[in-house]
Amino acid sequence: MATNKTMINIAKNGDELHEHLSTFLAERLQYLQSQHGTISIGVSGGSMPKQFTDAILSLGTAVDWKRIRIFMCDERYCLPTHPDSNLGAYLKLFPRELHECLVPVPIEESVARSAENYEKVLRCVLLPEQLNQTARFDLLLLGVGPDGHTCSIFPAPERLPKITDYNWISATSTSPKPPAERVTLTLPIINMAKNVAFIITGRSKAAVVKQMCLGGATANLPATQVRPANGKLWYFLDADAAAELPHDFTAAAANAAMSPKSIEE
Ligand SMILES: O=C1O[C@H](COP(=O)(O)O)[C@@H](O)[C@H](O)[C@H]1O
Repeated sequence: MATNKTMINIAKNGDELHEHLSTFLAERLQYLQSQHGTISIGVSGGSMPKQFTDAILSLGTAVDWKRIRIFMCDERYCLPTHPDSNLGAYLKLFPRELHECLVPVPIEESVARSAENYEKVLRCVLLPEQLNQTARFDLLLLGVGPDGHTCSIFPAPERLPKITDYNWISATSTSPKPPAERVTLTLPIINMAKNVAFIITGRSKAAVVKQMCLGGATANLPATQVRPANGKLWYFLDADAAAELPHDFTAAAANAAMSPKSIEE
C-alpha cells in the first residue's frame, strides 16, 4: 500500500520519464553530496542501465563522481563480458573514466561464493568501521518484472537461502528468468535503504504496479515487500505501467509538477 512516504511520478512518454528521473537524481544527489562520506547507489539491470545512465550523465558536473560508488542490486552469475551481465551493460554505457565508480559483484567458483564475497565488499565500502551494523544504501534504484520480481528476488522466495553472514546478499540457481544463477540484494538490506526508487515501464507491469501501489505486501510479488523502514519510496512510471491504476489516481499523480507528489494512504 502506498504510504505517506511514497511519491508517485507518472510520465506520458520516455522523454518525460527521463526528465522526472534526472530531476529526482539531481535533487537527491544535491542533498547526499551536502552530507559526508561515500554515496552508495544500487542500480538494477534489464531496462534500467540506459535509463539511469542517460539521466545521471545529463547532470554533468553536478555529480561529485569521486564520492559515488555504484553497486549492482543484482547480478547474473557471469563475467562482465557476457551479454547477460548487468555490470557489463553499465560498462558499455558509462564513459571509461567513470568505470571506477562501478563496483562489480565478484564472480567466483560458485554463485554462493560470489554472494559471500560480494557481502564482504559491501561491508568494506558501506560500513568500514561498523561491521555489525546493517548497511544503509543511500539510494537504491529497482526495476520490477511482470511476475513481480525485483532485483533477483523472484516469487516463492524460498529460492533465496541465508548463505552470508549478514544476509544482505543471497544467491539463487533456480531463477525462472534466465540465466538461472544470480546474486541479489535481500529484502532486509533493501528495506534499510534511505531512498528507494522504482523505475517501471511497459504495459506488462501494470497489474504488478497496481498491487504495489494499492494492495498489500505478498511474497508472491516480492516488489510489494519493498517498504523502506525509515526511508522514502518513489515510483517512476510511464503511462503503460500506470494503466491499471484508478483514473483519478493516475490523473492526480499525472497532474503533479515535476517534483514528486505525496500520496496519502
Ligand atoms: O532480470 C532482471 O530483471 C529485472 C527487471 O528488468 P526489466 O528489464 O523488466 O526492468 C531487473 O530489475 C533486474 O536487475 C534484472 O536482473
